[in-house]
Amino acid sequence: MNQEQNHEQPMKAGFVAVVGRPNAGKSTLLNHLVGEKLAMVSKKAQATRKRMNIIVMHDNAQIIFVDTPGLHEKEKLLNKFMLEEALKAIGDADLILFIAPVSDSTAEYERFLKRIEKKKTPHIVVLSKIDQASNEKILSKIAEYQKFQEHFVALIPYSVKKNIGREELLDEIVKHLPEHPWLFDPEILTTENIRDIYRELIREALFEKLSDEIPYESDVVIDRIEEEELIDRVYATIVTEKETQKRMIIGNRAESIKRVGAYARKLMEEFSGKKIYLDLHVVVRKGWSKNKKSLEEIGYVF
Ligand SMILES: Nc1nc2c(ncn2[C@@H]2O[C@H](COP(=O)(O)OP(=O)(O)OP(=O)(O)O)[C@@H](O)[C@H]2O)c(=O)[nH]1
Repeated sequence: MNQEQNHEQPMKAGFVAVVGRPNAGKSTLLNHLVGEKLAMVSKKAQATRKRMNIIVMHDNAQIIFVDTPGLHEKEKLLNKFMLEEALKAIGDADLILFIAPVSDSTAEYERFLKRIEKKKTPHIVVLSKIDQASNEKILSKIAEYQKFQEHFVALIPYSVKKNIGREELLDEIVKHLPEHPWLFDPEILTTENIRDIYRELIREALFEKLSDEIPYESDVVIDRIEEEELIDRVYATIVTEKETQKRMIIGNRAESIKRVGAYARKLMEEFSGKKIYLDLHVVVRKGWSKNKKSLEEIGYVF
């Protein structure tokens, strides 16, 4: 992270919303831009539930990414909440990144254009996962998007796997941010966000280690963190809908919860560079995903 202010360039700061269908590669892209493991990456759709601000310093700009879930509608309150969050992020943002996997048709993008018709917010199309396509295919996809070129400010081919597009994308983002003093002190960025980050990492471990056994209705609450120089002690609770889910998470002779805990600790240690003591509990709270109040209690901000 470049934390030195360069006095020749104007200071910039702004909000960037990242949107795209579930599994488009939004979290993976954010992790790649940050260079550290911050956003949650999961093979499961809709894993990114809550907005989380991720800050990247580039040149003299402070880019604040708002991690948003996929743009789509479902009946459950949790999903309704996710959609509202995505739209809210667009409203607040100075710039939008639309993540378009190279294998997708332009249909999703056309729907996105309809949604943002009245807003003046500029957007960049990021053609993601280009390592999965031939050069020919990439070029023909770019040609398809050219039809919409009066709408976007740039189209950038990207691959996290082959490390393509990072600098181009960051440079392009900075061009579209307003001149503004930094909104966060770079020195305190990570410590302020540590609670959210640990929570995301435990959630990532849940999705990763329990694969399909565990539905999206569970979530993680950080009860307490005791920070010391060499060790962080983290006390967290996994909230589930049903007794059966709780039993699945704990597993036979607590094997599943141990796997989740061990993996979460590994991710947290990688991130913090400290030893982690993790105390993980599972509780049942019936109907929480339908219950707004309970959502608020466990940390969602409406
Ligand atoms: N080959 C390849 N796979 C990628 C790339 N970027 C992301 N993926 C894969 O695409 C899948 C989805 O990535 P995520 O980052 O979880 O997608 P997302 O858009 O955040 O998904 P939601 O949280 O469900 O909205 C994962 O299996 C990633 O490993 C890439 O550049 N190349």
